[in-house]
Parts: sequence; structure tokens; C-alpha cells
Amino acid sequence: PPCRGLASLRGRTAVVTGANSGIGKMTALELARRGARVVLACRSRERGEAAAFDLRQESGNNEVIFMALDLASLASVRAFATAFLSSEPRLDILIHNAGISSCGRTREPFNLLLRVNHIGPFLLTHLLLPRLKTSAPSRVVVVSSAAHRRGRLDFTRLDHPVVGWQQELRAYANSKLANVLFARELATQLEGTGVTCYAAHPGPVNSELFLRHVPGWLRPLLRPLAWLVLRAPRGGAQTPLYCALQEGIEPLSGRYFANCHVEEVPPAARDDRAAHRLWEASRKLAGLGPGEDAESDEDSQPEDPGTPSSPSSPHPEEPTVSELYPSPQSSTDRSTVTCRIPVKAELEPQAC
Ligand SMILES: NC(=O)c1ccc[n+]([C@@H]2O[C@H](COP(=O)([O-])OP(=O)(O)OC[C@H]3O[C@@H](n4cnc5c(N)ncnc54)[C@H](O)[C@@H]3O)[C@@H](O)[C@H]2O)c1
Repeated sequence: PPCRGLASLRGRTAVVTGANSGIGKMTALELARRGARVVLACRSRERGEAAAFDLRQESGNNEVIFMALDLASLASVRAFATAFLSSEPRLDILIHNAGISSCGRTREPFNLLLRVNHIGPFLLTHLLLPRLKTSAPSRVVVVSSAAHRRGRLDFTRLDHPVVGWQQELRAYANSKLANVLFARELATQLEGTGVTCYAAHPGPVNSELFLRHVPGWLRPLLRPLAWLVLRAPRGGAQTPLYCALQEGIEPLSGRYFANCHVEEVPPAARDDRAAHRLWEASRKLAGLGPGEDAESDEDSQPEDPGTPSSPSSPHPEEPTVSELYPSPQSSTDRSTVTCRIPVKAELEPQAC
């Protein structure tokens, strides 16, 4: 059953990454049903637009839009942030849902799993922080996994390419540990700002995440089994939604949730020194310069909607996609919206 304690989200804006399928799509649907403006941040325009269409139909909420984001490309993350900040006056909920469990046939000279699952979200959070702060109380949810319990971070090889399924399994667990440590350090850095953050485990969910990488001939055999033993994506969305919407969990900022409960994590996932070290390493891998801290919202206020990114950007792969973004379709003037998230207190969240 769905978690209780969810509020009306009229007047608020949410971003869900990887929202064209699985857990992300169901998360976005529930946010749209509650009246939020929902930005589906997806890699493929075709699949993202199709999902936005489905979600508008299903929720009856026209404020569901697609914006292009490829977390494997730092330039794409920057282009997304520039376009978002140009067109969206609020950001109340940022859900880092997108993730991969394998590199597929891609051969990158870096650790693609860490890039998509952690470094891209790290950079995106950093760039959107000014908007989260001016929309506070606001929240960041990092969709992690129980696999973080098997994770181990080797800071000397963090960005080494991953080869073969055994390394991929390890790299997946490591990236999910990075998610838990990131939420922990982010909470520390954001103390007192009104922005809180949480790591969420959706449970074992029947999605394409792992099946996508299984040989085609094996999938028909595994699908029925997956339906029997795994949660449907809607069930998987409940803990991320809980972390995004449940009022009263702010003192638990930085913690890890599963089944809509806060859960203890192993020592490696509550090691504050490792969390801080990861933060510094992530800054470098995300290409953030020493002086490039999250600016104030006034400073980062957009030039023109649709303008790509600052020409003085030090990032050579810089944007090619931002003018593709549609401007907001709302008929209301959102710059005047001042409401805040969670409205309804529900302090016994246990019915999940
Ligand atoms: N399915 C499970 O059992 C399970 C368990 C624990 C955690 N999770 C986590 O839940 C999250 C959602 O996974 P899911 O099960 O819904 O799988 P999914 O494959 O349906 O969803 C992943 C989404 O991420 C998107 N994505 C992949 N690479 C991207 C990129 N470079 N840029 C932008 N988007 C990208 C995909 O297009 C897809 O929409 C993931 O972070 C995953 O690690 C899933």
C-alpha cells in the first residue's frame, strides 16, 4: 500500500531524473497527481516526451514537461541546469532517480556507473542548489539501493573504467554507497538552509534496470519470475515519495530510508571522513573549480530562457541542447507562488 502522509503539491515544482520508466515514472506520476509541476529529466527526447504525455493523461495535470538530461555528460548536466534555472522560478523537490547497473556496450575512459549514478547527480545538485535554497523548505532525494551494503570506495581508483559484469556489479554497489555518503555530507553542508536530503532504497523492483542487460533469449524466462518475486514500480516509488513528502522527517536529513522507515547503515556508509573525501573527489570529477561554489540565486538568475550556458564556462563540451527546452506552459504566474512543501503532518509513517 502507498505511504501515507503525502501533501498537496499545488504551486510546487519537482524534478525527477530518469522519469521515463520504472520507479522514476511512477514517482513522477504520484507527484503530478498531487498537483506539482513535474519536470521529467530524461536522456531520450522521444521517450521523455512520450512519458510526459502519458503522465499528463493519467494524472490530469498539464504541468508535466520533459527536459533533456544525460547524466553521463557533464556538459549535458550543465545545459540542463542552465535551462532549468532560466525557465523555472522554483525547485521544491529534486529526485535523483536515474541509474544504470551496467555499461552496456559503451566503452568510456571513465567509470560510467559512478558518472551516471553519482557524479552527474552531484553536479546537478550543486548547480540547482541556489534554486533549492530560495524555495526552502525543499528536499533532495537520492535513490540509492540496499546494494550499498556491499560497496567499498577505493579513492585511488574511483574513476577507473569498469570492464566485465563482475566489475560492473561491484561498481554498481560502490556507486550506491556513494549515494548514501553523498546524502550524508550534503545534509551536513546544508544544515540551517531549509534544504534537507535523504537516501532512499526503493526495494527490489521489477523494472528494466537489470533485465536490460540480460541476453534477449533469457528475458522471456526471467520476466514471469520477476513479476512473482519483485515489487511493481509503483511500490518502488513509495520510499522516494516518502522522503520527498513526509512532513516531520527533517531532523533525519542525511539518513537512509527503506520501506518508508529510517534504517541503520553499515560503518562504511556512515563514515563522515569518507563522505567528506568523496565530496572533494566528486568536485574534481565533476569539473568544479576551486572557486566554483554554488552561487546565490540572484547571481545565477538566468539570462534569457533557452540561453545555453555562460560563454565563459570552462567546460569545452558545453551545451548543445538547452534551446530545445520548452518554456513553462503554466497559465499561472509562478514567480508569485510562495507556498511550501509538506502541508499535512502525518507522524506515523509506518504503513508502507
Ligand atoms: N529495480 C530495482 O530493484 C532497484 C533496487 C534498488 C535501487 N534501484 C534504483 O532505482 C533507480 C531507478 O531504477 P529502475 O529500477 O526504475 O530502473 P529503470 O532502468 O527503469 O530506470 C532508470 C532510469 O534512468 C535513466 N537513465 C539511465 N542512464 C541515464 C543517463 N545517462 N542520463 C539520464 N537518465 C539515465 C533510464 O533511461 C531510466 O529511465 C536507479 O537509481 C536504481 O539504481 C532499483
